[in-house]
Amino acid sequence: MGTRSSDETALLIDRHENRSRTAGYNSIPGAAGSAGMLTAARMRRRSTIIVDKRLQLTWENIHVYVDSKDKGCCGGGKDKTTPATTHILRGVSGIAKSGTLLAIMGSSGAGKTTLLNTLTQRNCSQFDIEGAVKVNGQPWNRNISSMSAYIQQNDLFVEILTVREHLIFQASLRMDKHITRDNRMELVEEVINEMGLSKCADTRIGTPGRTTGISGGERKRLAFASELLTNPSLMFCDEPTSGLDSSMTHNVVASLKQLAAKGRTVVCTIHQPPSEVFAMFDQILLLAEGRVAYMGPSQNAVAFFHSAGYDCPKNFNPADFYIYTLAIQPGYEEECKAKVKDICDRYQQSDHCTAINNQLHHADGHMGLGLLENRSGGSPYKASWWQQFVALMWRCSVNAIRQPKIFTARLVQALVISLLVGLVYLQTAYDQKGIQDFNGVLFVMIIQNAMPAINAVVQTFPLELDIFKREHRNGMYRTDVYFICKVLAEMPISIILPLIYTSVVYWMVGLYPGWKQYLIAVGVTVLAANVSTAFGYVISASTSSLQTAVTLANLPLVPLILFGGFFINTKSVPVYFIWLEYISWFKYGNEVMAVNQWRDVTNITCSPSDGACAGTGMDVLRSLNYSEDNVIFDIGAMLGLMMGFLLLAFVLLLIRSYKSKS
Ligand SMILES: Nc1ncnc2c1ncn2[C@@H]1O[C@H](COP(=O)(O)OP(=O)(O)OP(=O)(O)O)[C@@H](O)[C@H]1O
Repeated sequence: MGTRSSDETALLIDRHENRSRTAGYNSIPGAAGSAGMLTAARMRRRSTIIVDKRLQLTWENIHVYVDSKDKGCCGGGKDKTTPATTHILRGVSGIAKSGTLLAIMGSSGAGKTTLLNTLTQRNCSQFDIEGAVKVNGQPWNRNISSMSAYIQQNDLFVEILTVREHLIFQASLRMDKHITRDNRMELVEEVINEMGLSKCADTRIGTPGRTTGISGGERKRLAFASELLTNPSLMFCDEPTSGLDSSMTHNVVASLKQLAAKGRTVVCTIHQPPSEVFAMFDQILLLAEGRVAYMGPSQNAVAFFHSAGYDCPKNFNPADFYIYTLAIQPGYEEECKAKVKDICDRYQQSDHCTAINNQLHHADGHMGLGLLENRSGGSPYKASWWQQFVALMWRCSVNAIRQPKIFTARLVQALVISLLVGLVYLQTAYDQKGIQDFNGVLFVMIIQNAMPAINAVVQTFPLELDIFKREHRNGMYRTDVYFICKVLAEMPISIILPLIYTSVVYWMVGLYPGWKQYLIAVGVTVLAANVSTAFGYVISASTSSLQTAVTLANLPLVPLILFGGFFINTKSVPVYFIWLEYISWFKYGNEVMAVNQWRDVTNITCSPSDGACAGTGMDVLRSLNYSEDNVIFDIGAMLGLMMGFLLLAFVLLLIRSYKSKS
């Protein structure tokens, strides 16, 4: 991408503004009206994003071990002599300078990802690491983390947002509190230009293979753009071109090259790039069997391999040649390993290696690139609690509003089922047969509002867990803000649907004809639905698997419904199951509904053929072992269960967020 003139940039921004207004993106709280305040003059001030601080990354004599017997255990592999310990990286040293693009290459299993994880200090909990990683001569610290960006192989986006909306969301949470709204918007537009995303700025991101959206290359550039908002000095990209065709690969690497040209240090891993892409790398690091086979300028690698006795054939892609030469071919393991050892040994004695070692020793003198402040403590979040809340509520609402089919389906379900139930129990008579029917419909009302409520949320966290963990780890928002927003966004639906359902059933069936009783019935079904939703969140937060969540959701419901007071009289519950009664919100809801229905019924028809009759509503309540004295306790218990379930779900989510940081 060439650099646009400032006038061109200003023109582009003007176009963005017009389009944005029609697309409605500036309805985002905190973004409202700000795009409209941009002026071409202001845009002329900055046409490119220049990096604030130049950083030089060095790593020296890195050894990485993993305990193969206990891969999940932190700090495993203490005894390096046992065969159970795998030695993944063996004395890897190197340097990445500001303004350069370094590609880490090697065949599969060479150790590229392990090196990148070691350099970024991520996903290393199961590794035992030796050696030093430094930035401008200083050990990695939180301050350096905040100046670096790690673009992982799998892009994670909220598919329903447009490119511009995604960036505005990122800008509102990843930039310092003191940056004004106008400046954030300005930077978003600038980043869109810089990453060549103008064409698709108002296109929904989508999900490949599921919903239409932007292309694979645009997704990758959007991932870069998201990181660019924090103007990182150090950028790491894991396989940025995987799954892309050669033209998109070229495009993406050109973007990386451009980012480096602005003074950043860019390090990426890459698999067999086409030759014209390979030529774009300033430096390459070839890894083989966990050792360095070559590190230096990409154009000097051919000469090094020639000196080692391996000539790259003419018209052959040099990248393919290096990977092929350093690969361990099945069936020829011993020969290949000997060849790799020979090349790595030669590299260690080469001028390239000596030059790097010399630079590493000078790097401790900070290379004139400035000392880094080592700030510790303070909040890891750039945005305030309220800013996080507003941005997340906005995203949750957009998600819900742009997927009206989901709400419509739930509405239709509620209407159809309520009409069906209404017809089955239509205008039930207040006689001895009607008692069972009334009691049945009261229990059905609780259950039928509970089931959809649980099913609606049970997939919430497994579906969003990856994106939540990444954004939380990036310091975008706190777990409590995310959780509260999720709960609040679902709440209106958990109120509206039971309200509609109960309204239809109540009057069709002919439940107690009084507005007070009707409103209480609505309140109880709404409360029961919300306890169910909270219970759904507990299941949802307890697993990362969608299928497990769905299976687990229905498992505890059977006993809870069984001891809900309808199928078995509360006095007949076996003593060892009484505890289930106490946590069954179906039981509490059913008791309040029954008291509400029967308390004021003074006459129930009794014919001689009926035998023993319940003459009043109070008789019915006595036969069910229900008492109106329990109503306050029942409502309190349901509220308590709801709060308890929400708290438990939050704690489970908190544990997941802590685990993701380790
Ligand atoms: N947690 C682990 N436990 C045991 N072995 C591991 C672990 N992580 C990585 N390895 C091994 O270390 C070696 C290097 O893995 P790494 O993922 O870094 O390779 P890579 O070069 O990135 O491969 P690819 O290109 O296929 O992703 C591989 O042999 C791998 O099996």
